[in-house]
Amino acid sequence: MNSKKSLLIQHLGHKNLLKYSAIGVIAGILNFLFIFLATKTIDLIMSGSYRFFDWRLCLQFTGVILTFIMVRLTLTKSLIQFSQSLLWKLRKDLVQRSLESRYPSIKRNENDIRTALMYDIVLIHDAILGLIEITTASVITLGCLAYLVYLSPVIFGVTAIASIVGIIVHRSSLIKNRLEFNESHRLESSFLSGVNDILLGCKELFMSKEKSHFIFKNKINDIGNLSISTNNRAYTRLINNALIGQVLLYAVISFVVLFISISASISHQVIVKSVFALIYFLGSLQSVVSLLPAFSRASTSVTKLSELTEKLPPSTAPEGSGASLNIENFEMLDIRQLRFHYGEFDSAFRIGPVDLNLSKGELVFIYGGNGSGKTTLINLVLGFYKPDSGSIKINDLLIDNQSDSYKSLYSVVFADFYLFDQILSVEEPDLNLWERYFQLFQINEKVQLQGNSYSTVQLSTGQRKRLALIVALMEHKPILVLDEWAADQDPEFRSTFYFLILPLLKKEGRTIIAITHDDRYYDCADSLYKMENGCLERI
Ligand SMILES: Nc1ncnc2c1ncn2[C@@H]1O[C@H](COP(=O)(O)OP(=O)(O)OP(=O)(O)O)[C@@H](O)[C@H]1O
Repeated sequence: MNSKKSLLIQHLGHKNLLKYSAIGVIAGILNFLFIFLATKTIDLIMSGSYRFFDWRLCLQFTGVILTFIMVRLTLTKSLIQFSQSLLWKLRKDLVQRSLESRYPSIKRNENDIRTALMYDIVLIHDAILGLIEITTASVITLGCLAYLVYLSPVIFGVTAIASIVGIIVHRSSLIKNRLEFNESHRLESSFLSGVNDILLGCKELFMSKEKSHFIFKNKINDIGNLSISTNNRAYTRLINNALIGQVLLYAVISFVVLFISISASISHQVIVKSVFALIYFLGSLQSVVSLLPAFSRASTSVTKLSELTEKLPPSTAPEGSGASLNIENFEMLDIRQLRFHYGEFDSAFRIGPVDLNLSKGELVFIYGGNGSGKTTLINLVLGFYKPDSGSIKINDLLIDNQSDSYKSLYSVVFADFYLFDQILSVEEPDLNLWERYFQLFQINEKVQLQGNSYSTVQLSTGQRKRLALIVALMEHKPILVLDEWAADQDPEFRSTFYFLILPLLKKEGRTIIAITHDDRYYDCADSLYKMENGCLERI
């Protein structure tokens, strides 16, 4: 409940929350004033006092209706604006939070982030729109109850007892409902994960009807069936509660007209006005009840969203010594006794202790068998993971590998790189240099720059990797890291890369760490390291 309140207050602000609540209350009061006017007129009709058209009453009706329209329009407009900005604020905040969070947290919560962006935040938005109805209906409900106290304490008493029974019934199923909506949320998340698998693996699935049937059955169909039955249970419970509420009020109305009207000393006018107020009460209660499913689901989503936000802590790397790091003056990277292990288990893969020394302009090759830990080491050096122990120094300055200034030393082409369709790091590209690199990497006839975007990224795997390396080079960072970059290049270009391009980059003063299996070209390196079982050995 607190998280829901704070979510509203945090995004709406106390002032706006007060303003919207006040408008909602005014809309409810106006609604209630209308009931009051209508019952007053019925009273006049029944007592025989209303025989001629009454201008004063007509003006009162018109005034209430027009003011209600104005207030309601203001409230609707404000809430639509608020829900829209909330939708986008929540989305932007979550994306921003993910961008600022540490890599392992993002990877661990990848699917939850997707679910929150595409499902939870939309549910919260939809529920906020229902606030208009809920606020207005709640005020009418309270107004009707107050009116009943004024009309007849006996009828109010009977209504209050029925309302308390209704509330108890509703609350008793609240926990079950919460569990069901939690399960429904989990299923929705699995569904989105399945869809993601299908879209990413669409080539493999396109080739095999069996695989595609299997994944459809397990990740879509079965989850869909489970979701249907869970939601059926949850909604039926809510609707049944609503039905019990309705039936209780019907019982109250029947009791009032059949028993109270004859047994207690209450006038017929009061009975008619009370029934009128009860019917209105029933109507507003129905509005509240019809919105309850949306609120229950949004409530689960708010909880999930705050849990997710806690699982994405901002990477709080103390800049400390990193703050005084001038990447232009990079001279040396000195890694000593670096250790790291994945996860909690003893069997988890371990790195280290690793020593690695790299001077400006040096070309280092690292090789080793599959699973020996090359990529893990590189990711550790790049700051994806925090080391368990050991030190990293830049120019004799002890550095935290999580700090932004340290990370800005590197340009990387990962083995599983992602090629964006535009330059992200430079606003005004140096066109001559881009052209030079396009020619050097022999893709000048395939790609050109159009403003800040590439004319195409629909290239072969090898060509995409060439473009990715050009992008990395254009960042002009002191250290270039390549993870099996040449693996996808044809033999001719591979030779060009090792014998022409790498020496040229060295001449430009680039410092390079390259993971490679190309043993024919190991001689090109200034230093050669072998990775085995998580340990690095200089050859
Ligand atoms: N995120 C992870 N969580 C737990 N273990 C991991 C994770 N990533 C990799 N590993 C484990 O770490 C070990 C080393 O993997 P790594 O990718 O570093 O090897 P590699 O030398 O780069 O292999 P390859 O040449 O096949 O790319 C593997 O046994 C793998 O199971």
